[in-house]
Amino acid sequence: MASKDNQGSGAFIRTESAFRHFISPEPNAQFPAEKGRYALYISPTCPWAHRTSIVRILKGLENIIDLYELHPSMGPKGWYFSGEGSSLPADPLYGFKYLPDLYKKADPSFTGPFTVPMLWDKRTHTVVNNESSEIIRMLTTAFDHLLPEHLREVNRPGGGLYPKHLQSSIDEVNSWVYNLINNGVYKTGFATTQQAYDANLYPLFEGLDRVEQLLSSPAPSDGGSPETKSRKYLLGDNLTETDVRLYTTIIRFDVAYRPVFLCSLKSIRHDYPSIYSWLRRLHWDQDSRETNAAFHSTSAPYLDVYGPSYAAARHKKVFGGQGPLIVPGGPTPLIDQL
Ligand SMILES: N[C@@H](CCC(=O)N[C@@H](CS)C(=O)NCC(=O)O)C(=O)O
Repeated sequence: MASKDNQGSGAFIRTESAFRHFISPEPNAQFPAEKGRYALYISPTCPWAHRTSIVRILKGLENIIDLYELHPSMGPKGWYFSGEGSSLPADPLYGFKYLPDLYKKADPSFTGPFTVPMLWDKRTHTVVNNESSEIIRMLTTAFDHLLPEHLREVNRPGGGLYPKHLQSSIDEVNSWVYNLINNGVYKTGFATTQQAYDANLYPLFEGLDRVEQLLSSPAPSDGGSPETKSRKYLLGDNLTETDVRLYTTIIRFDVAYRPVFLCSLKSIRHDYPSIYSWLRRLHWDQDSRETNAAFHSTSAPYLDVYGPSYAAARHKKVFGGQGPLIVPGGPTPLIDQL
């Protein structure tokens, strides 16, 4: 996973993403939104990549942006195409076997980290962007003029995934959810000293407590009505990008972060009833027009792969690949029905 040298403290420090261009709806932009021009490279186990594959489906962009899936675990040379399961046998554009080859094609001087998700421009043969939080914003708004009316942001329930009236609340919640939870599980699981582990484990669960409290409070639109027990989504009655960004961490929690990354104080299923019901509603929703099965179709096939792939990642990162690799079993079931 993308990280810097921890300067001896045992702390995991995430590296800033390197490619930060934006796709724009303007036809004369450097990267204009066009059908068939861009490709998303992902691994289905990566939570940052998972954000982008969810939003691609939520927005109905399957015929506009290609999706190229790599093997669920990294190999010695990084992410690669294996032809196993849903991984493509090789890069469909240039026949490469390894993701780093694409980065090198875009910029021969780039030395990594070679991360997923990565958004590629087929026209100019370069990386547009490799920062998931920015990729999902582009997918949310830049292609709307190519989409049917009901999929455009202005016509979605509540004004879309990042509506103007909620932007400051979304940014505020995203910020602490990222620090304490999305990145918190990595800071806990990749700590190489007891001190660094302790310093991140407790804040992670304070973050989860805060989400539990948020989800069990009435939606702002209820005006605090005592009859309403909880809100449907993190920001109220409608799905926003904050739900997407939290979902990809929570769906991995009991099956991977808790057993493999030692995020062991509590589990989602036994200790966080509001988070677990929010998670199951999103995960099992296969028919609503609001989600278009985006959550289920991008996680159900991989639930049993998260544990082994995170076990391999931690084994490599924390133990340098030395010693036996043990993959914990369970939990059973991997997720409960609604
Ligand atoms: N900030 C990036 C982080 C992406 C990231 O760390 N991806 C990991 C996989 S979960 C990766 O590709 N790591 C490759 C490496 O470290 O070599 C984002 O949100 O897009």
